[in-house]
Amino acid sequence: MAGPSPRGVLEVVLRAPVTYVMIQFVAVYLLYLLFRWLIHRLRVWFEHVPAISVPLPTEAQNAVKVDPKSHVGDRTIPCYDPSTMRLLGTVPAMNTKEVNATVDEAWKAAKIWKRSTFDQRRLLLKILQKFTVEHQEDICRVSARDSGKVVVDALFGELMVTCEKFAWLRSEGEKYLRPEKRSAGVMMFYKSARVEYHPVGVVGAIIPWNYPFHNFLNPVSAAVFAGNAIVVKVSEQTSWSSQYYMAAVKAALAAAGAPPNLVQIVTGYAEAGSALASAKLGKLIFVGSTAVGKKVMETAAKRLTPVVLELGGKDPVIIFDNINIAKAVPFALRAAFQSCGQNCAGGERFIVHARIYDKFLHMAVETVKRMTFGEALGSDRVDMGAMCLPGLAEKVHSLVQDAVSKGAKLLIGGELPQREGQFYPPTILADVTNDMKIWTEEVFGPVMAVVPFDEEEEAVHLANDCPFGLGSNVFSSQYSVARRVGACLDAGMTNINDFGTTYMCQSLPFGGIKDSGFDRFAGVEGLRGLCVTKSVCEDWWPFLMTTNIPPALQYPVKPHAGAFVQALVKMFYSLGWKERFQGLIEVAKCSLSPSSAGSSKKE
Ligand SMILES: NC(=O)c1ccc[n+]([C@@H]2O[C@H](COP(=O)([O-])OP(=O)(O)OC[C@H]3O[C@@H](n4cnc5c(N)ncnc54)[C@H](O)[C@@H]3O)[C@@H](O)[C@H]2O)c1
Repeated sequence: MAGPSPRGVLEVVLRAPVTYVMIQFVAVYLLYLLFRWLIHRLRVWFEHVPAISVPLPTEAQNAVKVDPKSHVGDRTIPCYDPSTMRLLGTVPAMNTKEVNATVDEAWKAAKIWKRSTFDQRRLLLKILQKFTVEHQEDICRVSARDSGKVVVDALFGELMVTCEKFAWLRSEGEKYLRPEKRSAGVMMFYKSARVEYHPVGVVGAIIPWNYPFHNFLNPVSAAVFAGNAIVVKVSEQTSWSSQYYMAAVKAALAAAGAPPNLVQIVTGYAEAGSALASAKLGKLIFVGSTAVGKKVMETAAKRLTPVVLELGGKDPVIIFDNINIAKAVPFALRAAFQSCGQNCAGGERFIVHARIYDKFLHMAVETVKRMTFGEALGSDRVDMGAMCLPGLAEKVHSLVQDAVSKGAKLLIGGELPQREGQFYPPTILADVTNDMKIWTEEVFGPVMAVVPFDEEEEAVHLANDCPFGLGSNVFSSQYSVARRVGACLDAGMTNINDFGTTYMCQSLPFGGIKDSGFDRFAGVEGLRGLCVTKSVCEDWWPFLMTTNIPPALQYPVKPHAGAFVQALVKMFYSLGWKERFQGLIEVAKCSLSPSSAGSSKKE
């Protein structure tokens, strides 16, 4: 006799009153979830985002000229405009005791903030984002005044990326900080495993001067979003602007109801940086030169503080002959001269296919001829401003002179201007070779060093022939070639047919290899890096199955304890089903063995 058809069974099940009740229950639950989601979205959309206002920093009246080198080690830092060398104001150079007191306050704030909700953290970032968008001009003019760069370079190189960071953290940050399910494996099949991301407490950040707004807000936004407090040692070169940015963050903290000492700055010279590196911190982010990075790591090692090192770079830009050269040259010039070349991930070595080498150089030189440089906030519009670090223009010049003395062709620039201010002109050097200092040393200035190549392998070899490994760029109209070459480059980041995109995409980690440092900051990895990664394991169905220490392994252990564990290994990990089954029998035998019945008597 034929049994009921599957369809018949389904109909019976569907018509059963219990099924009806269950479907209703599930539908009501789903409606409830939808309703909750809608309410949440509406609340977020219509949330009032307070506007904050911060007075612009005042500039010293009748400002005197500053000789920056004569003040290193003083208890106050004279802040000056590198275009005019005129004093802007002074800030205190903090000592170790003051730095430690700042860190203590941060720990108090961290205890409160770690309990904050993601909505609170998002509100804080929303306030900062609103301030940034509404005060673009002010933020960038303050950066220009203090660091010497032109306003467009500040807008392009620091403000845009900071806004992108706020936006990414608000929209995706929570997703990556929520507990993440993991598989429990073979033997732990009855367990539920997950990773939880808890705040580390207080993050320390020691930052350089090249992008004062971005360098500050970048670690601040990620640290507070991950539930931490943060103390930032700002650069002695840009402490004037940092005070304005700090004031904005303070106002945002107050408006968001966050503890006032959640974010603090430390001003000072190396002593203050070293004090921060020695302090009790959950994590230390160092962004700066390779030489100082090594010292910072040594200091942090005394407390075993985990460190992220974001150090120097000397990025290659490989340009193949099949590229639209009129499109590639503007990229190359921006990579070399953005912010006077003071970019960790700027282009320093241009490796150009021999077939387009002359044309590339000609087009680049013709454009540079039309470029102007001078006071960023002066009466004339200029393309490039001043260099922020005292003595950097002279260092750049000595690298150019060394290259020229060894046979490089100076096509344009390359002269130390005889004028007030820390300036260096946009410079192009052709036929650079690897015996020149400029081939291996970070320039951090407006110099485009160009070399030709014939074969793909040669381009890769030239690019990798470098102690640094931060970013890299490949231009080829054949994406497969660009991808293949990119994959061979020793670098933490590769932009294909573009420049700076890995810096703009905030979901991506930022960082390098070799002398460019290690670990990552920014992106998912950087955000999670500001957390204690905690593994948690618990029972899936505690009412069905939990772990019991098998009698054979209970102290004092039984003589067949070893055999029992071996049988378990055989049962779970043998490659064949037959062996696994044998393992099961052996486990059963061991379990039924008289000596496993809980007796402590040794056989
Ligand atoms: N990889 C990146 O993300 C990145 C970004 C920007 C700049 N940089 C690098 O930064 C460098 C330029 O910046 P810089 O001149 O400010 O670098 P730097 O290493 O001289 O100084 C960086 C910071 O470290 C502090 N410091 C100095 N000595 C210290 C010590 N002994 N202990 C602790 N802190 C100390 C400084 O006061 C400053 O705040 C370049 O090499 C550039 O490539 C890297």
